[in-house]
Amino acid sequence: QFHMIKYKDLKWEESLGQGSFTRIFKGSKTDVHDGEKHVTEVLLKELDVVHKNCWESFFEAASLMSQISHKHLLLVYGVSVHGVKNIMVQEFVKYGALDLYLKRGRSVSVSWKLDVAKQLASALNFLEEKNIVHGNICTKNLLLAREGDTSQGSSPFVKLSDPGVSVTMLGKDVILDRIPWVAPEVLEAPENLTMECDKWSFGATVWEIFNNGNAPLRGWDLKRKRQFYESFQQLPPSQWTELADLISQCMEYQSAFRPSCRSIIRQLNSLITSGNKAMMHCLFFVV
Ligand SMILES: Nc1cnc(-c2cc(N)nc3[nH]ccc23)cn1
Repeated sequence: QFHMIKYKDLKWEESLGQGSFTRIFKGSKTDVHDGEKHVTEVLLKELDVVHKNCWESFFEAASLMSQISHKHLLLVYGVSVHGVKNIMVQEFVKYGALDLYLKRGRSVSVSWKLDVAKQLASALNFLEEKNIVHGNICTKNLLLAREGDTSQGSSPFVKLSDPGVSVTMLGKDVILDRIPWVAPEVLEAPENLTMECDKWSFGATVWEIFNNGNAPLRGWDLKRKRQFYESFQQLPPSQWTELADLISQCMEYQSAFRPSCRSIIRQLNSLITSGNKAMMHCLFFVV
């Protein structure tokens, strides 16, 4: 279910960091069809050799993303296996991961943030319709394809990246470190990964977006993070009560009570409307 890419058709360029059991590089792939040579800019995601036993899960994650196509899902061109090296070849998304983009202090407007949240919600809704669980929703896996410039009225465009090695393959500490993105029920039993878990992670991701990429519970050690769930704590609520309500509905400890994707999108639409109204009143008042 994968397009196999020849190792010799790949070129590695600069290193761009790492994920769980993976290293990522900018690169290019060369295809020849109808006698023409095409060079495409790609993202090369290499599975660490020490974790090559996770290669099925590594490719399973990517194949999940390449079985379906949606404008807000990252495109996976294929995989390349070369000796002990397992490489996933993905589309290169210009502005990279949203957490780094927001941390770089880009001041973005409320409507920019709501637009990004809505795009993520529509990707989640699509996955829910296909009965596909992502399992690793966070701003690190939300890639910015277009910056958008609210003064020029152009809006941002994001793509959800692959989930990487499944949470079921990761050690307990790696799962603990994913608090508060990982749903509480997954901590008890990782095979409990369901669509409801993605809604919990969505809540934590929206919290990140509205906190300019500052990670929630940043710097907390694993013991404190575990206690956060054991005492059913919530993230610090936004002053915007309707936004805080949406986040706390998604981060509901009882998974069955989390809202449907349709409800999430409906609530985001009303935040967008009330956000615009508030802006109009402001402008009107100033004028
Ligand atoms: N599928 C992907 C994933 N990440 C990127 C990316 C782009 C960029 N400009 N800086 C980066 N820094 C880290 C990752 C990254 C691109 N495409």
